[in-house]
Amino acid sequence: LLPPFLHRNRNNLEEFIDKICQYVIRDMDKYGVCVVDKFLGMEKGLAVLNEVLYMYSAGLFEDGQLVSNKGSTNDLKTIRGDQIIWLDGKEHQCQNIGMLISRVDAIIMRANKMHNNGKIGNYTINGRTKAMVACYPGHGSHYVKHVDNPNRDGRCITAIYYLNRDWDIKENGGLLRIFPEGWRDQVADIEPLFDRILFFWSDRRNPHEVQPAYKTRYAITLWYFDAEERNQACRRYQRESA
Ligand SMILES: Cn1c(O)c(C(=O)NCC(=O)O)c(=O)c2ccccc21
Ligand SMILES: [Mn+2]
Repeated sequence: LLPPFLHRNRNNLEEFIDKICQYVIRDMDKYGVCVVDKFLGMEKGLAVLNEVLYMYSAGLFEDGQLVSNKGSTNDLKTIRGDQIIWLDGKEHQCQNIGMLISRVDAIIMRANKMHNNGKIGNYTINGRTKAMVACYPGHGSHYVKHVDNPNRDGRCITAIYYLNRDWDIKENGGLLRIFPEGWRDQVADIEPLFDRILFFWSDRRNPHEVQPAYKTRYAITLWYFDAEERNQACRRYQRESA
């Protein structure tokens, strides 16, 4: 038998996951967007950040896409945009990133089970992509307005975990602006704050942009698959490439 305090700890985690899960289901149903702060807590959040910083300093990130930026004198300056690395979380020196991934999986799979006979937002989630760790190197790097999954590739939920301590949006920029469909001219402005996790529907309901960042900006993204949509996308892909 585990000592009582460990039991309490485990129960805390279980209770915590259940509580977050209810919150995610409610907000996704109502708004299609959900923000949870203090997701891992300071200690675990820092452990994840340190693994990302270590990999970044080791030069493991692929070079970001080149984006052209209107300079001050309106000349076209090409700057390095986001730099990314794909991880499954089982790599060496990634056990805390792996822990983050399994925490997000637990929320999504619990929500999948708990919500009207095993569906969240009428999806049956049966898988996800690897984790995409992204770094915006600052000096104006941004991401143009886009939809993550415009053509039914199977991805239904985007989950983004932010790692940026002492982030001052006025100074550092890097705001995520979502333009939820049906919100008329309302927008959802999300600051990429440390230990914050964001969920939103990946399809055309949520066009979004990352505004220019003037300080290094880190995030870890997971995309969850809807079983049906993913199968159809794979079948379509096989036909096309046959
Ligand atoms: C680096 N990066 C992204 O940052 C976002 C994105 O929407 N990010 C939102 C955010 O970081 O708040 C993306 O959607 C994305 C898609 C493909 C490749 C890279 C990508
Ligand atoms: Mn996106």
